[in-house]
Order: sequence, then structure tokens, then C-alpha cells
Amino acid sequence: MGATTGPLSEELLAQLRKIDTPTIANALELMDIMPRTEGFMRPEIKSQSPVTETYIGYAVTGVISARQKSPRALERSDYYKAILDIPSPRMIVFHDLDYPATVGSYWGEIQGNIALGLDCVGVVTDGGVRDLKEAEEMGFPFWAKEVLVSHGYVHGVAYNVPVDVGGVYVEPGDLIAADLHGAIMIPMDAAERLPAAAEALANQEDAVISVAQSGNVTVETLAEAWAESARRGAKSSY
Ligand SMILES: O=C([O-])CC(=O)C(=O)O
Ligand SMILES: [Mg+2]
Repeated sequence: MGATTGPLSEELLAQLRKIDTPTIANALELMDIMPRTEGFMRPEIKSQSPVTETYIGYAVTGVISARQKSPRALERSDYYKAILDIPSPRMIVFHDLDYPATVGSYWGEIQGNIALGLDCVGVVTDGGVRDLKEAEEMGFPFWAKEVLVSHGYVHGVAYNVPVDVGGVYVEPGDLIAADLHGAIMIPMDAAERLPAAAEALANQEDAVISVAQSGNVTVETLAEAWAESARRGAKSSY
């Protein structure tokens, strides 16, 4: 992967890659900057590749369709230029205009290789993907609503425009994290605070987990564990 050209340092990106998406969601809760029910993609946007780490990238956004040929289909070079307009590392975030009845995959071995060559780390789409074995082998993960057999008449409709994917409004350049659980947007001004928040969370969770593992699990010890977790800063979901 080439050097990052975006607003966040390579050190910070490396720290963020160590945090899984549930912890990112919890850390954002701790900051209390948006409702707990927002900012992450609906579960239909699933990991279709066996990933074991968190992938982080600035969003290259786009709208595609495969239902029919279009005289207004964009050129392949428009797509490559759109990628290069976004700092690296990049995460492709595509809305499929045919959603929810998606028919053709933009994604496969060829597109994955091209995107990887252009410093993209993966794709998140409410459309489909294919060539799953090859994607795994090349290390270019797919997060997608479904797996499709055909590419139909797939073509680009627009690049680097705001898109809604999985219920999240994504603008070009937004910071996206994805792992085996799914995908979440990290508000740019929260990124810097995330590693410390994740550490604070681990400390809060440890107050409960250590009691659960202590061999002395009672209503009373659990109540005290949750109280200790709250003293360490945990916010209740109740
Ligand atoms: O053919 C397509 O458009 C998608 C695909 O399978 C590939 O990129 O290999
Ligand atoms: Mg293919």
C-alpha cells in the first residue's frame, strides 16, 4: 500500500486498524456525538470475504447500475480519476441504483485487482459481488448486500457524489471502517480520540468480564462489577 495522502497520520490509521467495528461503535457512543442507532450500515451490508482485521479507508463513492445499457454510462477512466481524487488508503463505497433488486455485479477479480493497484483496501456496496475465491486470494475484501453470478449491463452512473449505502449517508472522503461485523463511518473529528476511547472501553468492560471469569459470579458480585464499570466511565444502554 502506498503512503497515506489523507488528513490522518499513518500512525493513527495503524491504531484504528487494530480496533474492531463493535468497539468503534461503542467508542463513538462514549463520545456522545450522535444517536447510538446511527452511523453504521444495516446488517444487509455483510462481509463476503473472510476478513480477520479492520480495514480503514477514505470513501471513493459511486453509483452504478446493471439493469440495462445506458447511453450515459461513464467511462472507465472517469472511475479511475475519481479514485485518484480521494486520498489513500481508499475504500470504495458504491450504491447500486438497482437496489434492492440488484442484478449485476460491478465487483470481481478484475475490478478488485484494479482497485487494489490504485491503493483501495476494499469495497462496501449495497449491490452484489462475485469472484469470491479470487477476491480472497488477492486480499481485496468485499462487503456487499449479496453475491451475484452475472455482471449484467453494469456501468458507472456517477462517481464521488454523496451516496446512501446501508442507511449511512457517505460523502467522498469520509472515513469508513469495515471488518467481519460490517461497516461503520468514523466522523473525521472523532478519529483522533478513538484509540483512547477504545482503551477506556476495554478497562470498563474488564470490570465486568473479570468478575464473570472469577469463579465467584453472584447477583451481588455482578451488581458491584457493573457499578465499578460505571465508575470507570461506562455509559448504560438501559
Ligand atoms: O466483470 C465484471 O464487471 C465484474 C467482474 O467479474 C470482475 O471484475 O472480474
Ligand atoms: Mg470476473
